[in-house]
Amino acid sequence: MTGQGEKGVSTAALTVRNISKSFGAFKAVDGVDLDIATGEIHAMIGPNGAGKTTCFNLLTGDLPLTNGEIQLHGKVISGLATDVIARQGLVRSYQISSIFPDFTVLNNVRFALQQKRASNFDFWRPERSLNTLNDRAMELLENLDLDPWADHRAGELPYGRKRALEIATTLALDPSVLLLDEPTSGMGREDIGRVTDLIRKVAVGRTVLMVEHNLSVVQGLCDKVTVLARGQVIAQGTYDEVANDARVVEAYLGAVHA
Ligand SMILES: Nc1ncnc2c1ncn2[C@@H]1O[C@H](COP(=O)(O)OP(=O)(O)OP(=O)(O)O)[C@@H](O)[C@H]1O
Repeated sequence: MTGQGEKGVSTAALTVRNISKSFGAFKAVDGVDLDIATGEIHAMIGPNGAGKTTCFNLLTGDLPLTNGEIQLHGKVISGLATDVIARQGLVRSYQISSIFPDFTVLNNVRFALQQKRASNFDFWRPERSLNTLNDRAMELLENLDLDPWADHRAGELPYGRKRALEIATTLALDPSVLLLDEPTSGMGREDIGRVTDLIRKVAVGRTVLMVEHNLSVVQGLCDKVTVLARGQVIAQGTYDEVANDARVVEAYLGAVHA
């Protein structure tokens, strides 16, 4: 996926205009704009309750917008169902609970590939394509260094490897824009290093938007950062730009002292 428009004109991967989400009288997301260039690794950060998860839910169609518009590669996707948005290329890496613990690692990826195939209406294809499926599943596992685990039950994987499997099953859907939900949460230093390398690897040829609490991961990995506080964007730019922004410091310190 290149994010090129029909006439070869480069488009933004994701353009978000003035999106809002209210729960009753409470505005969890309040007029957020985002411009994410094709190929960028972009972090969304902010203190607890800032509206990051709600933003993700709006992008994927898991929650309906109260206001605003979302475009994927220049096409409006707001208002579409989650599976339609996923088929258009915006896919979220779900939490470990989406992995089938009793399936082998290989079968988890095969299952994800079959889902992609079913959504392309070519699930009736004969044996030849089943071999292609196996080849593609092994290729994905090798890419994520999971091939030694192929025949193990997914439930037996160590935590960091489970997160890698979760990314593998997401990549099976071949997203052009990959949303990652706190990919390093709950990990020790070694797994954080591995998953960071993995994200860098899978980001080649794709656009990545991630919610991440670990700021050194954000600093080392992300091209651009959007900082949310109380549902609003308070800063956007490179990590160094936003880290030195007085509103960002205040939002984080305010959250710590609240
Ligand atoms: N379904 C809901 N109904 C009512 N309020 C909600 C709902 N979902 C989220 N909220 C509120 O919206 C605000 C933003 O929540 P959200 O989960 O998006 O924040 P976050 O930035 O992802 O936080 P965290 O970093 O703690 O995960 C919070 O105050 C939360 O309590």
